[in-house]
Amino acid sequence: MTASLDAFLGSQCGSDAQGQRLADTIRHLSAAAVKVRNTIIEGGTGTDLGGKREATNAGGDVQKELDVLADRVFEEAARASGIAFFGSEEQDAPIPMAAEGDLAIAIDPLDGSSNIDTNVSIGTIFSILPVEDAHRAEPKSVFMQPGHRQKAAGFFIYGPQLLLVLTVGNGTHVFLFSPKFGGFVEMTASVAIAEKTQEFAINASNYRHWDRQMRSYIDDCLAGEEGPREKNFNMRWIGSLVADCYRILTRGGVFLYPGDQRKGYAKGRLRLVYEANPVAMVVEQAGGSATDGVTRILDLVPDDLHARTGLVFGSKREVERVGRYMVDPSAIAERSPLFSKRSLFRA
Ligand SMILES: O=P(O)(O)OC[C@H]1O[C@](O)(COP(=O)(O)O)[C@@H](O)[C@@H]1O
Ligand SMILES: [Mg+2]
Ligand SMILES: [Mg+2]
Repeated sequence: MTASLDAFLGSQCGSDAQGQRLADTIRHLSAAAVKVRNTIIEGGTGTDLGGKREATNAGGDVQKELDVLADRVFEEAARASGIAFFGSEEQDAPIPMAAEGDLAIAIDPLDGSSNIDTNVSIGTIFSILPVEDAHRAEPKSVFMQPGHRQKAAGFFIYGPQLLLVLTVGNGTHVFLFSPKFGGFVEMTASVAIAEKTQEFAINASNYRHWDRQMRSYIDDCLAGEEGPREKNFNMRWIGSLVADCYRILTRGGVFLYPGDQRKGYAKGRLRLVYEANPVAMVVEQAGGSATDGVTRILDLVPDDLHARTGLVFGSKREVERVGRYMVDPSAIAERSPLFSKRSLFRA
């Protein structure tokens, strides 16, 4: 007998009133994801989903048709689920919703916007936070809670399959949308990320903008068997956080989007509240780690709904190793000057 998302939510979200509202909210988000996925399947019939709009969002990214469309669909779902506040990548300020609501949603309605046109997996990332009375006077403050306060987090992937990766604080679970079944069914009951890895994910075109520590880490991976790591590494970069994260949940790996020297990139590209926090909760619940390079993501206190953070996550041992490079690269390996000369990027 296949376990449905509905049954899972009924048994895992708690039997108190807030638990039931949490389950209901995730049901509404799931229905919204099916709508977005149907729109994607329809593709360019009528609208160019990857078409650029005039506007930019709060992060300065040019909005595409699908960014805005997905934002509307999820805003509607949030309203229907009776939450108190909705904070979206695509909107400057949080939107107050039900006055009596005790939950808030932070959302990246469409993750991987640069891949819309290319038929590569894209997704939606969400974080569900508790709302207390103190938050009501200043809606922004609800999103300033550290990630370890999240009640639930996850993401949908619009790829070859429509998947929901979800945690309600009791492991990480994967659900598959089955048209035959008419809903989401459990595909993986408890995800476990391999502790060690030989695969990294980073946008290497930014090499020249990274600091010395980040370059050293990547140099040592690239040096392979002859380098201080004494093993060969593979590299993958999809450019959709949801898809890179799912690969790491499936077969291990480490993802890195560090801060760099480019204007506006001091804290990287990814957003703490609706990208890094939900991914970090999913990853930790699957036995992995997530940091900004040094500090645990879930302990960072956001200072804005759209705050950015460096992000390193994945196989625990590798994330710890990256942290050691950040603090003191010279302590990692007795590196002869030869290794830095061997870097492919410096050749
Ligand atoms: O284009 P870059 O610099 O490699 O950045 C890729 C990253 O940016 C993102 O697309 C940012 O998310 P949005 O598409 O929601 O803005 C991530 O999904 C991805 O990991
Ligand atoms: Mg995103
Ligand atoms: Mg987005």
